This record gives sequence, structure tokens and C-alpha cells, in this order.
Amino acid sequence: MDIQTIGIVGAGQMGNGIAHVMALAGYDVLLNDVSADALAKAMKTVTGNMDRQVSKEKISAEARDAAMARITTTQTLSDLGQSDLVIEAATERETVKQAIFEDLIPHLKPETILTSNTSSISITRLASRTDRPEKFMGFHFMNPVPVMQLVELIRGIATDRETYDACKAVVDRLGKTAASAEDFPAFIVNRILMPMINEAVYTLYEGVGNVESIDSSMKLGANHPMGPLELADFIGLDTCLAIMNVLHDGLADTKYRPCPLLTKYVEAGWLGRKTQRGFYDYRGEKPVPTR
Ligand SMILES: CC(=O)CC(=O)SCCNC(=O)CCNC(=O)[C@H](O)C(C)(C)COP(=O)(O)OP(=O)(O)OC[C@H]1O[C@@H](n2cnc3c(N)ncnc32)[C@H](O)[C@@H]1OP(=O)(O)O
Ligand SMILES: NC(=O)C1=CN([C@@H]2O[C@H](COP(=O)(O)OP(=O)(O)OC[C@H]3O[C@@H](n4cnc5c(N)ncnc54)[C@H](OP(=O)(O)O)[C@@H]3O)[C@@H](O)[C@H]2O)C=CC1
Repeated sequence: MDIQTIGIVGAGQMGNGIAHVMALAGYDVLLNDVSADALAKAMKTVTGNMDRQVSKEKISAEARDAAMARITTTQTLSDLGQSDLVIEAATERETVKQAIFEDLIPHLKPETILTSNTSSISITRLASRTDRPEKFMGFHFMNPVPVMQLVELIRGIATDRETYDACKAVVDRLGKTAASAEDFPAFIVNRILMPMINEAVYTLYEGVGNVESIDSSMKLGANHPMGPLELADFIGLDTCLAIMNVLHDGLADTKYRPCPLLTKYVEAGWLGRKTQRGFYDYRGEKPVPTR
């Protein structure tokens, strides 16, 4: 299948990154969000990130201008009807994703491939609620999208070969590396990464260390580029909690129990960088630990 136009639903940190790399690779991008603010912020972020790539001579000013011209934003979901491939990258909540697919499907071409950037939710279950489970799969980018090399590709029970091959060809054109994961809760990366982050929150909760000592231990002691709490703030604490809940419910094992302190931060609306406060407070000149 020839893919030229890519629809992206959700213009948060993942949606803007996906729009960025798709446009630079020459795809036409239709970027949708319910919020006009989110769309404006996304375009500002993409512009800033591409400008930085120009100033570092990673891309030319012409390539940036051409890529920016390929991105169209819209608050109207039906405008994505002409997409050859749709990547849903809205909030990590199953009901939100299901409602998006329900509203979008009547406007899609029969051959359009439908995918989700979900971090954890069952692809088979999401697909089963659509009219095209064989043309549905998981297309899971890592954050920050312009920098991270991996894309996890997850087939649901019904996904056909043609759909997988078409998505794999898109990953190849982006110059990224695809890893196939089976459709089990949180797939590969988050099955391993998120329990580590949750354990870091337990380590904080139990007073074994504070935010600073936990993060510097993992940075200096295990050579991680970011400490686990800094990374949790970067991902979004709501997303981290949602993934832990999917692991806990889906695998029915207490080892995946979300730390009550993680729940408390989310209940406070302290979701990390995106709300300016999480395990660190980002409102000042430099991040200050909140515990
Ligand atoms: C939750 C899920 O479902 C799955 C996930 O995504 S899990 C999260 C996976 N991601 C990670 O684990 C990220 C861990 N952190 C890192 O790898 C690094 O800290 C980092 C790449 C984010 C930043 O690297 P750094 O060396 O500390 O900083 P810095 O030198 O400023 O940045 C490195 C490059 O990334 C770019 N960059 C950094 N943040 C960026 C962003 N948000 N968007 C775009 N580009 C960014 C920089 O411009 C720089 O580019 P050049 O190499 O071209 O100069
Ligand atoms: N954060 C990460 O590190 C990673 C996240 N993911 C996954 O990507 C997806 C998006 O995550 P992320 O970008 O971090 O989340 P964000 O919270 O940054 O962005 C989500 C965006 O979706 C919007 N949205 C909510 N409902 C709808 C809707 N019905 N239609 C259109 N847009 C909607 C939100 O708008 P509003 O704010 O107005 O509600 C928001 O702008 C999630 O499934 C997440 O699990 C995957 C890999 C890494």
C-alpha cells in the first residue's frame, strides 16, 4: 500500500514529535487535537526543534521549510478522512481512544491503516472495536520522537501481513529501527522500563532515598541518561500510572502494583514536566526536587 498522507490524533508531546519526523521524511501530515491550544503549542515545539536542527546543521533550512509546509493542523477529526495511515496519539485512556476510533471510522477510506501509539493498552481489544481489525496495529514511538531510534510494532491477533509490512516500510523511511512485540500488556519497552520507574517511586515512598539521591544513583551508578524520577516526569506521571494499571490489571500480579505515592502525585495534578510540577518543580530557573 502506498502511504503518503498520515493523520495524527493528539498533538501532545508524542503527537508533535511524530508530526515532526513524518514531515521531514516527506509525508503529508494532518495533525488533529481537541484543543486549539495544544495544536498551537505543538506547532511551536516542532518549529523550535526543527530550528535547532538547522542551527546544528542536521537539516537544511529548505528541508525545514518544506517539512513545516507539509503539516496541516485541524480540530475537526473528519478532516483526517483522506489519510492513508492514521496514528492515534491521544491520552493513554482506553475510553478516549475508543471514542476517537468510533468518531473517525465513518470518514476513513476502507483501505486506511489505523494504528495507536498506546504505551500499554491491548491492540487486539482496541482493534476489535473497529471495522478493520486486520488493518489495525500498534505503532509505538519512544519519547523524544525526533531523537529515539526505536519504534515498537505490535500486531493484534487479526493484523494482516500487508498492514505490518506497510507500517514497517514507514519506520524504514524514517530511518528508525522497528522491533516487533507481541500484544501483551505494555509490550516490551514499558514492560521492563515502567516497573523500574515504579520501583524508584517505592524507593522514594519508603524513604530509602530522596529524589536527588535516587536519580543520581541511577545516572552515575547505572549510566542511565536520566534518573528514573526525572524520566517519569519527562514521560508524564499520568501516563506512567496508566501503564502500571494496565500491567497490574492485565497480568494480575501484585508485583505491578502502582506505588501509592505515584497515585498521589497524579491526583494532585502534578504530572511532571507538562504541568511544571512532578518529582521536580520546573517553574524556576532550574528543576528543584519536590521531596
Ligand atoms: C512511555 C513510553 O511509552 C515509551 C517511552 O518513550 S519511554 C522513554 C524513552 N526515552 C528515554 O528513556 C529518554 C532518556 N533520556 C535520554 O535519552 C536523553 O536524556 C535525551 C536524549 C532526552 C537528552 O539527551 P542529553 O544528551 O541529555 O541532552 P542533549 O544533548 O540536550 O540532547 C541530545 C540530543 O537530543 C535532542 N533533544 C533533546 N530533547 C529533545 C526533545 N524533547 N525533542 C527533540 N529533540 C530533543 C537535542 O537537541 C540533542 O540533539 P543533537 O544530538 O542533534 O545535538
Ligand atoms: N509520554 C511518553 O513518553 C510516551 C507516550 N506514549 C503514548 O502516546 C499517547 C500520547 O501521550 P503524550 O503525548 O505523552 O500525552 P499528552 O498528554 O502530552 O498529549 C495527549 C494529547 O491528546 C489530546 N487529546 C485528548 N483527547 C483527545 C481526543 N478525543 N481527540 C484528540 N486529541 C485528544 C490531549 O488534549 P487535552 O490536553 O486537551 O486533553 C493532549 O493534547 C499515549 O497513548 C501515551 O501512552 C507513547 C510513547 C511515549
